Amino acid sequence: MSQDYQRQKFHEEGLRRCGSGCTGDFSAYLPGPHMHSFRYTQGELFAENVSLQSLAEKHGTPLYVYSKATVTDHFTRLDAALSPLDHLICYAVKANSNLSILSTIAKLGGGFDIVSAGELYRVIKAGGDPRKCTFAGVGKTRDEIVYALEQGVYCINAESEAELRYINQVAGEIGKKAPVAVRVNPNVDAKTHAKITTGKSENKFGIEFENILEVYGRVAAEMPNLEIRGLQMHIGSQLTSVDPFVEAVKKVTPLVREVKEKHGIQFFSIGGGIGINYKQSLDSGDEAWWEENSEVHPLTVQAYAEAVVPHLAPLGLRILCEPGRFMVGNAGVLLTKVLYEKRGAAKTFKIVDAGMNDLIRPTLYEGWHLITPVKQPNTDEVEKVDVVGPICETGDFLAQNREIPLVKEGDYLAVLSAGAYGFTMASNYNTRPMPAEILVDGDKATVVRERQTLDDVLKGEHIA
Ligand SMILES: Cc1ncc(COP(=O)(O)O)c(C=O)c1O
Ligand SMILES: N[C@@H](CCCC[NH3+])C(=O)O
Repeated sequence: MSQDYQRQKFHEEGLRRCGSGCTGDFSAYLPGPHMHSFRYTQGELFAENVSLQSLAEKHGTPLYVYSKATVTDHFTRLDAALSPLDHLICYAVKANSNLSILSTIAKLGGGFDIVSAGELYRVIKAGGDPRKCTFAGVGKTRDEIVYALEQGVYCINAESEAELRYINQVAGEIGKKAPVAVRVNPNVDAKTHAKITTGKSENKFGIEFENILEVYGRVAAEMPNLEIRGLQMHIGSQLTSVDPFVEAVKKVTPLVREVKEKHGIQFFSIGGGIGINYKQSLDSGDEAWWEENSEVHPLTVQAYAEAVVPHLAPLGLRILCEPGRFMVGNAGVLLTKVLYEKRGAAKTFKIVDAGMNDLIRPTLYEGWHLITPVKQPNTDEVEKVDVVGPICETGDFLAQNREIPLVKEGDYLAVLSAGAYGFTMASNYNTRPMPAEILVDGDKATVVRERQTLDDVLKGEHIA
């Protein structure tokens, strides 16, 4: 099936189906042989058509495994939902920057939201087009600005007047005109975790709503090396209701109109932030279950688009959207092995070989990830445990006080919804090598990043 045909099919199907739990794993609706991305078949967990047990045995753990079909599905679904608008999806690279993920999105026609020269370098290596890249972030350095301008990014989204002045200076020095947008901080509560709320005035992001017009005025009057190209906002991550999006869009669109009238902008970027359902990340394979549980997470792509599109369409501008987590979150799992069991007076611990250095979300944001055995045990019994890693930190856990099926030493567990902000936030803490990453596409599993060796970890270090 050609990619164009497949995409077209998704447009039709996407619009029809995206009411039924769009932020979960939707590959059930993918035409062709990939029926469900992560599901049990005869008691064993599969990613598309590949057994996760076999991947864990072959490549070792901790191991990140991604489903290409899920990424494709999510991209296409959002693309379809936004189709009433002249739009561009700029995938937020920070969520998962593996070259194969970026290449998949580039081939679907996606652009990218980058936050460093390194991310732009990755996009280019993966075959992405810099002319579809927006460059976010509060602290861009001279080298990064020069690199972005030389590569011809679509827009640099500035977050302060000082930054605008600096971009103007650097652009002048290298004989370029820099395309810029200003990020507005609308002071809207995204009602998400405090650490990932970005659109309140106490957050470091963007310029206050009230000052935006004056800033654009000064850019036009005093910064000749800047070309005003758009306006951007991003109020936070893992939003599970459309209300804050609507509030922000309603508040900012009159401003967008004014900026458009006075400065002739091309685009308005509504940022990312579409939340995923961490509790629904495993496909039960049971349609009725999906229907029943779709209410658990009210934010579907359809609901999102239906709520924001009517406010955006009349602007007559190109609309950019910067999803990260939505695109890849439920497309990835982290596989880990149970090393030991420890039964203490207060708790039972399952000590696994993945730690907070591999997946920091549970301890950093109290992030809840579904944890399930790769091979289902022959019993329905569950036990309440803490799933903890080998790191020397009390906060090194993947789950606390969690009822999970009975697993024993040597068994593998899958930590679901680990495709976003999993590997990209991993570190070498405790001198632990970074895990390998696998991309599954139908029957095929490719190592898309090798596990680090200890020599890799020590590379560049010298004894004085
Ligand atoms: C500027 C910007 N755009 C997009 C995103 C992507 O957010 P999410 O992964 O929640 O879609 C982020 C991260 O929150 C961001 O900072
Ligand atoms: N890293 C966060 C999301 C932050 C988004 C970056 N702006 C998470 O894992 O949920």
